[in-house]
Amino acid sequence: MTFPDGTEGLKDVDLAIAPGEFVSIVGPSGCGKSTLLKVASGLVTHTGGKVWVDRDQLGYTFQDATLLPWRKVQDNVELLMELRGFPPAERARIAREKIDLVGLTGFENHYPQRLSGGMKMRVSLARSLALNPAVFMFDEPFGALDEITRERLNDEVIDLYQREQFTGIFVTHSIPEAVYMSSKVVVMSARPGRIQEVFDVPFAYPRRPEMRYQADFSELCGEVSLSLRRAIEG
Ligand SMILES: Nc1ncnc2c1ncn2[C@@H]1O[C@H](COP(=O)(O)OP(=O)(O)OP(=O)(O)O)[C@@H](O)[C@H]1O
Repeated sequence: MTFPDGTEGLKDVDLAIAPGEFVSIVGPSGCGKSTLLKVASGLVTHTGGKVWVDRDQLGYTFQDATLLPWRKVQDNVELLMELRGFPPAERARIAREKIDLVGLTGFENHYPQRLSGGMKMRVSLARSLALNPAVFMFDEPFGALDEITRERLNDEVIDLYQREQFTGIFVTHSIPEAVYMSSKVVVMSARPGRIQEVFDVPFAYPRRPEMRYQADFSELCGEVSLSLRRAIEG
């Protein structure tokens, strides 16, 4: 991916993600993680190479929740279905179901400004879940949240992943978050982003919070961290 001003965003990226995997992507700041998601999702058109992604049912959450402030929670969750032409009764029913799934039942009539950061992210997740994504891309969705909220949302996303059985691609700056959530962790090199190393995460789902304090978890985090350090140092 080369941008119009000549900046090389990605180069020689070779990555296969199988259906049902949950893959996290870590890498130095500015290495092209968001660009990789944008290329994969079709938000930007790549300038070379080939991309195969089933985009029929694609979910995407961004670094901030991107809610419409003048719409209540229910109406924000209905937005994508509205754009796709779902009949009103059906989209209202699906929205209620997904609001329940993310634990926000009772907040349907609240406007975003009355919600905490974590609740806004849950609304954003519910909005994407409404379209039953087969592939769900997350661009560092919890970076702005406090640690406890972030860890709780990690558990909730993993719970959703297991229930809804989507393929997850999750960009994060946090190595423990990447290892905790994923079946694979991909380390990218500094820009132009390449795939530096792929780690298989051997722990079974569902993941349990205690896992974060186990020796084998810390060991794997250490290995990913060293790889990231090599990526930064070039
Ligand atoms: N439209 C654009 N035109 C030119 N350069 C761009 C454009 N979009 C992104 N870039 C550059 O491409 C590189 C990769 O950007 P990207 O946002 O994908 O990085 P990232 O790894 O997600 O960063 P971060 O971890 O800081 O969020 C950066 O150096 C960025 O400045």
